[in-house]
Amino acid sequence: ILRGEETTPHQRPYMTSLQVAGEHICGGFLISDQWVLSAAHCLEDVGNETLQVLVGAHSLSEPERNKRLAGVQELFPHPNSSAGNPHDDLLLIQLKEKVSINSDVQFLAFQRQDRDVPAGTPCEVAGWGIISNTGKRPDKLHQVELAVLSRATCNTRTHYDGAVTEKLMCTESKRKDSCKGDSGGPLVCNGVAEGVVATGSRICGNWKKPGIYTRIGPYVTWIESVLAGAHR
Ligand SMILES: NCc1cccc(Nc2n[nH]c3ncnc(Nc4cccc(O)c4)c23)c1
Repeated sequence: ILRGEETTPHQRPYMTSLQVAGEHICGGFLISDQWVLSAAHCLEDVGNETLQVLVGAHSLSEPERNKRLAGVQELFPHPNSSAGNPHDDLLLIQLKEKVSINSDVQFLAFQRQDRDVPAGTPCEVAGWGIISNTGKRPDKLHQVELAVLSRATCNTRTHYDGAVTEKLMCTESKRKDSCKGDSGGPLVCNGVAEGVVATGSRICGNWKKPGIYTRIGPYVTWIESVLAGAHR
């Protein structure tokens, strides 16, 4: 998160840190007591190592009352996701056990209607991604408020030149922005998850390369089918 602020501890109890060998690699968020939604591209950093999901955390390093490292039962990247492809960049993670819900561990509602968030709407994104262009990694959760940018503006030649489809959305990125390590986290507008941080151009904080988010509304049928079809 560039040019945001430290979150008030445990004010975003749906936030998870995807970890490999104890290291934060991506964001994600609880959509139920056993399921996390994140970005498929996050798996590119995993290889054949063990992925774990940290819930209930504010600090990545300090002991906290409701902090738990959950194991992964099964991974469900969107079937049309692929490396280098910005589309369908979603990942559903089934946890090995149901997490106990408490003041620091909650799930977040996601938008079920396939309808664009109006341009200018203030949304928030949080994460443990880098907080400076030099790559400084925070120990504590950070957040920033970003306004939705119209797809028309996001698709101009100086921006993404038509690459932003109706299943993607953009936010302004003038200085304040999501960045490396925030991928997979939720874009929250009016208390509802409307999008998931996509890597897009990888560039952060440059107004000509707005932040790109995978809209959740168009994927509700897929999400419901995975949750219904999985076992255990
Ligand atoms: N807001 C867009 C966005 C969302 C999520 C991730 C990303 N960036 C990145 N995703 N993956 C990456 N691997 C290497 N470098 C990266 N960005 C980077 C690193 C240092 C300085 C800087 O200005 C940008 C990224 C960018």
